[in-house]
Amino acid sequence: MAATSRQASSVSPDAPVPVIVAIDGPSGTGKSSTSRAVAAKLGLSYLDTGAQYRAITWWMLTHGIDVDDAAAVAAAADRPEILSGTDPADPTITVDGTDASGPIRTQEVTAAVSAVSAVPEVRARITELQRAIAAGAPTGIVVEGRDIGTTVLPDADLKVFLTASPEARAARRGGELKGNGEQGVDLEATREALLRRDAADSTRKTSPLKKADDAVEVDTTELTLEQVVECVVTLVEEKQQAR
Ligand SMILES: Nc1ncnc2c1ncn2[C@@H]1O[C@H](COP(=O)(O)OP(=O)(O)OP(=O)(O)O)[C@@H](O)[C@H]1O
Ligand SMILES: Nc1ccn([C@@H]2O[C@H](COP(=O)(O)O)[C@@H](O)[C@H]2O)c(=O)n1
Repeated sequence: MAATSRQASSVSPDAPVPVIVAIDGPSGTGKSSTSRAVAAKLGLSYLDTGAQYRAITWWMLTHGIDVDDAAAVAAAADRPEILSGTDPADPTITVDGTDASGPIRTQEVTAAVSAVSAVPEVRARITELQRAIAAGAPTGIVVEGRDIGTTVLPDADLKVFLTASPEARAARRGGELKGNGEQGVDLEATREALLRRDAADSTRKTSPLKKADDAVEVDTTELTLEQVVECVVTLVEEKQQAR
């Protein structure tokens, strides 16, 4: 896959070879924040694949599809048009031409997304979009999600698997919710919700959340976001120098 990306996006024989970075991990480990910052620092595109699964879930919910009916979800999987903007300074997501960046972050979507993303027809559709976006990224791309290193871009130049303790993840998510004006955030309930989503995402049959054998695992529990970003930037630069 990465080889196809390089051929498709090379503009001249002297142009730098695009670099493909896959960042996976459970919820709240810092994938989005890290990936955006790394992409911005290195002049790469950025793709939030969770946003795509959230977008198709939002479309199902707003079109009256029962998200627990896998056959109904599968039958509708091709219907929404999902477009992702990959500028790390301003990532966007639209569904049928409508900005979906707000609605995809609601609790209703978060509660339904694991069921929708477990449907093989949904994964096939979204994986195809992801590969096309990666292939078209002129300088390369940082793609973050759950199955990027294992399934979507198995030939990525660098694979990183971020982890953090459930307590650290709940505290981070809780801080984010408070920052968004939510009152009375319950950290224990937040922790349980994260772990429930991880369990669903890790145990589905098709393309579960999993560390690729050749991924570098980074435990972010005791690291600041800046330290994680620096660590990943260094890993990318080492790969580029080794070429
Ligand atoms: N190393 C870190 N230290 C402290 N806070 C962090 C760190 N990394 C990320 N955060 C904060 O944790 C929260 C969750 O981060 P982020 O959304 O990047 O995680 P994620 O892995 O993409 O989550 P999800 O999979 O649920 O989308 C954000 O508020 C972010 O600012
Ligand atoms: N590669 C991926 C990315 C995400 N998912 C599913 O989407 C959910 C939301 O992801 P966030 O990163 O926005 O929290 C996630 O819980 C998975 O169900 C996926 O399956 N594969």
